Parts: sequence; C-alpha cells; structure tokens
Amino acid sequence: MTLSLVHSSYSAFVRSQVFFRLFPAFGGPLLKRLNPWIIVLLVLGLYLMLSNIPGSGRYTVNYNEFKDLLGQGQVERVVVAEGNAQVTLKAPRTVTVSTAQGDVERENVRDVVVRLPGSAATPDQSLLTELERQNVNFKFNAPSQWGAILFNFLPILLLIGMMYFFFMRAQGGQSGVMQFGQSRAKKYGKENRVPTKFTDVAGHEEAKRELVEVVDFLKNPAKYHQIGAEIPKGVLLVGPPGTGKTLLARAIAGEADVPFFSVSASEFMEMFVGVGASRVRTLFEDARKSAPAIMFIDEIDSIGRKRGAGIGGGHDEREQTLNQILSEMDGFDKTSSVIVLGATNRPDVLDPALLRPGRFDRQVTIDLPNLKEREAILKVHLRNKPLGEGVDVPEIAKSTPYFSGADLKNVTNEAALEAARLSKTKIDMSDFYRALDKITLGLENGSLTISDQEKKAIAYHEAGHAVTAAVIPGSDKLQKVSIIPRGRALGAAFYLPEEQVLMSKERLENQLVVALGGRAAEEVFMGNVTSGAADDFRKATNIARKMVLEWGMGENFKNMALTTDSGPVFLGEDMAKPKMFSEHTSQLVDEDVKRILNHAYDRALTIVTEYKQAMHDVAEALLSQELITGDVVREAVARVGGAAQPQPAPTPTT
Ligand SMILES: Nc1ncnc2c1ncn2[C@@H]1O[C@H](COP(=O)(O)OP(=O)(O)OP(=O)(O)O)[C@@H](O)[C@H]1O
Ligand SMILES: [Zn+2]
Repeated sequence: MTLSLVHSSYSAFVRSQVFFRLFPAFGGPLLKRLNPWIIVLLVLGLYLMLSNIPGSGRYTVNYNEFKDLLGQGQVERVVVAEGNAQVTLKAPRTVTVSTAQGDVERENVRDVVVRLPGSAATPDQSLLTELERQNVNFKFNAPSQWGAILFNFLPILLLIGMMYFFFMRAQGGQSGVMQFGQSRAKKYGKENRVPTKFTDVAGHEEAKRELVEVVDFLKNPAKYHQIGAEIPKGVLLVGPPGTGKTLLARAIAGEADVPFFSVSASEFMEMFVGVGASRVRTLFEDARKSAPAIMFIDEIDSIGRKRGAGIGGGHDEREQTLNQILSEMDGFDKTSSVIVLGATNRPDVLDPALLRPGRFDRQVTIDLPNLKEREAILKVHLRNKPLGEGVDVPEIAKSTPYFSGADLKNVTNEAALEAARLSKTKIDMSDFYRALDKITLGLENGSLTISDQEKKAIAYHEAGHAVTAAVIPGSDKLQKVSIIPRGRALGAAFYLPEEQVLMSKERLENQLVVALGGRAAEEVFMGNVTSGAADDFRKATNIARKMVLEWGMGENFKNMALTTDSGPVFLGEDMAKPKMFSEHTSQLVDEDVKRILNHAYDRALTIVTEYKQAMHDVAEALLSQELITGDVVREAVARVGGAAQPQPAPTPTT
C-alpha cells in the first residue's frame, strides 16, 4: 500500500518510468497471432471428436438391447461400418439407450447405433444368419476411403507433416516451400494509401524538416538518381512510446502519396525458426513491387537487439530475422525507391550492424512534447470535439508534463467520455480535470474501508509532503493534495514540475526532503510509522543511488560515475555484464546513499516540527475536505513562517 504518490520531478528518467507504468497500454499494438500450433491442435481436436462420435444424433444402445430388438423382429435396416451398426427400427418405440449417466429409457426412438462387440469390423456369423433369416435390409460398408485415411493414417500424416515443417524451418525457410510464412506476411504488411499528412502531426518540427527530404525523394526519385545522390535506405525514428513515430511514418507516406507497408517487428517473432525471416522476405518483395513505397517496422528493438545478448528461447529466430532484414536492405539497388522507417525507444540496445551506412544510418529523435507542443497536440485532438466556454487548453498542457502524444489523445478522449457520461453537449474544464485525475491516479477506490485512525495517518503523511514542498524554496509547485484513495494510492500530492533537463544537486536534495516528508510527519505527529511510505522510500533511494552512482554527487565518489550504462537494463545484457565494483566499493556507495537520505530525512523532520501549526491546519483541512488546493497549504505555511522562508516563485496559473 502506498500512502502517497508524489510525482514530483525526479529525473527525466524516473519520470518517464512513472508514466510508462501508468500507461502500460501504450507499449505498442496488441498482436493477434494465429499460431501454427493452434492449427495443429484444431486438427487433432477435430480428429478426436470425429472418432468419438459413432453416429451423429443417434442414440447408442448396447449389444444385448439390439439383440432383444432383433429377436422381437423390430429391426428394419442395418448398416455396418467400422465396428458400429446403424440400426433403423420398423417403428418408433421405447428403448433402453446407453448414455453417460448410464442406461435410460427413451421414447419414440427409431434410429440407433450399436457398438459391435470385439474390435472386428465385421459382425459375427450368428448375427448375420439371424439378419438374413428375418430378411432385414442389411448393408456392410467396407470402411470408406475417407474414413480409413482419416481414422487410421491421420496421426501418421500429422507427424510426417510436422517433421517436414520443422525440417524446413531448420533450413532457414528457403522460399517456395514456405507457404505458412508467406501467406501470413502478406496479411501483416498492409499495403495502403494513407490520408495522414504532416499537419496531423503536431510539434516535431525538427523531425519534419529532416523527413521532408524523404518525402521529396519518394515523389521525384528521378531527380536524385540522375544526379547520383544516394538517399538513405533506412531512417530510425527514436523516441519513447506514444510520441507519434507511427503517425510520422504514415504522414511521410501520405505526403508522398506512396503505399505504406507496416509491420511490428514483434510479429516476426514466432515459435518456429525461419518463419520470421520468410515473412521479412515476402514483405520486402511486396514493397519493391509497389515502389516507391514506405516500409515501417515498429518496435525494431525486439529483433534488432545486439546479437548474442539474449538468453534462452527465441534467439535463433531473432537472429535469422534480423539477418534477413539486413540482407534485404543491402539488396536494395540504388534505383529501388523503398525507404525503410524503423521505430524504437531503445536505440542503445540495437545491433550495431543495423546502424551501419546503407542501413538505418539516419536517426531522427522524436521526443516527448514540450509545453508548446503539448498544446498543439491537444488542439489536434480537440479539433472535432465541442468545447464549452472557459476550456483553457494551455492550462491543460501545463498540467500534463511528460505526457506523450498518445497520453494527451487519451486525455481528450477521457474528457469527452466524462462529459458524455453527464449528458453534456460540450466538454468543460471540469471534465478535463476529472479525466486527468482518473488517468494519473486511477479510479477513485470507493470500496476501500479506512478507519479514522488510518485516515488521520494518511492526512498527516500527505501534509508532510505538502508542507515541506511549500516551505522549501524552488520546489515544484504544489497543485493539490488529496486523501481520496484512488487505485493503489491512499493519498497523493500533485505538483506542477518545471521541466528541466538538468537537475542540480540542491534540487535533487530538496526533492528527497519532500519525498521523505510524509514519513517524517508520521513520526512526529502519529508517534509511530506505517507501511504507507514504501513507495516514497523506493523513489528516494532510487534518486540517492543515482546521485552517487551516476552523477558523481556522493562524498566518497565525488565527480565520478560508477556505472557506464544508464536506463533500464535488458535481461540478457545485465546477466552478461560483470559486476563493476568490489564489495568494498559497494559498501562505500551504501554509505553515501545512506548519508544523503539521512540528511534529507533530518531536514524533513526539522521542517514538519518547525511548521507544526501549518501541519495541523493542512491535516485538518484534508480530513474535512479530502481534497485541497496548493494555495491552502501555502497560506497555512505563510501564517507560521511569515517571511522567514522565501516562497517559490509561483508559476502563473488561473
Ligand atoms: N505529435 C503528435 N500529434 C498528434 N497526435 C499525436 C502525436 N503524437 C502522438 N499522437 C497520437 O498518439 C497516437 C499514438 O501515437 P503513435 O502510435 O504514432 O506513437 P508511437 O511513437 O508509434 O508509439 P509506439 O512506440 O508505442 O508504437 C497517434 O495515433 C496520435 O493520435
Ligand atoms: Zn508519501
């Protein structure tokens, strides 16, 4: 359980992590795969079903019952096939039939099936004699071609088929026999003309300027060929999820009016080695046929990771697929005008071979949008939505730091849904606020029962964050504080972080004080501490470790970095990377981290004690109103401190 969700502005990295966590759905398209195994299973299932149904829709009777019926002269017709006899009675009557629940009487039965005793497909002699004597219409069907093949040879055929299948995969899927891979690649590579234009992509002006060249080449390839200019074969779009990489790729195709082939690299990943490579081949063939064209490969890092880094399964397949892409790109002759656009958010893990000249030798960075760009993106997505008076788009942009384009689109959509839910005809500012709360924190958790004592603890905890944030000069501006439980969080303080690329040591230390302010308040005002600060500690420790390990801010390690690689580590790579420092060094690191955290915690304790009255005021306001604005906190602090502490320069808000 977390008592608070302090999304103050740690480092850009920490922040992006938070948002990736909050928006897992933006990780990429959901793939619907039809796995070859499913087909095998279906066939097997069908086989089992067919071989189990003796005669569809008929009751089954046991052999003795049949003999009785025959003895009574009730049987009109018998057809024997594969050890079963399909029996038609002279008239409908009540018979004892076998069911899963045992023998039961059934009325009005005329057609039944009898499973003949023994494994023989031929009925015994005495039965034949009796049938003949009664002059029953009797037919003995030798197992039909069909039945015989299906029931006796199918398993063998399946086995041979699968061996063949695996064998071909192992061969690297040479074309001609790769029906599986080929037909599916066609389906994945959607070839279509797209109406998307650059005007649909807000912001990214820099990227657009670079990509105009690509558009021009696709429009007039002759111009470039004639003068001997070589145009990039591959352009890598690099940026976090949801920032519009796919959108830009489509816009290029749309602007140039050329076919757009798109595929997500993870779709190449199959259980069978070689399928991916074969799909790549087919896809490129198709694209070349309709050149000039754009081929877009999303999530290229999923196959383009450094070779040899992976551990375990799927790794051969990945390498083969990657090799195929590389050789296809090399295979483009200078006159073929297919441009491959790849998208990734992990360029650092890509195989260097992908980035060599003649392949993805150009990189275009697609970053998270800044304030102005967010406003522009919001406007794009609000184009067709009716807005009420007083909707302040710049204000929404300000409240959505580090949101990606996809996140912003989601905000506009959620706001529209909120408005519709209240049967409004226009979207108001309040709808946007509710949408934002919902998105950043999850739904209000009304089912949670919280005791009064717990509520008090939460209120003081949040007050601790809020008051320290208001007291420390230059902290992120506190926007609001709430103790309404939402999702996993029991309470939260919201800040409007100033977007900064560089974090000073002082600023980081201040953030640590605010992060630990919650626990400090618990200790001072509740007399005991709770488990609610777990998340705060995780975040604080994360920052402190980075300060020591990466940013050279530790006392033992002034001005040196102990890691060479930042960012989330890939499983394979991490396992392969030897530990960079000794046991002794680790101890020194821990010392430094501890010192930084302790210092911050002491400062937090001092502040909440010094601003005792403000703490009480804020906690009480929270307990009675559940949600208060940053102004309430700032006023409470000002009443205590007067001019003792300089206030943060307020960023203009309405
Ligand atoms: N700059 C932008 N302008 C307008 N809309 C945007 C922008 N960026 C993202 N969007 C919206 O977000 C949606 C998702 O973006 P898109 O799929 O292009 O992101 P992506 O970078 O390809 O993400 P991923 O890496 O997850 O595939 C787009 O369909 C678009 O509606
Ligand atoms: Zn907290």
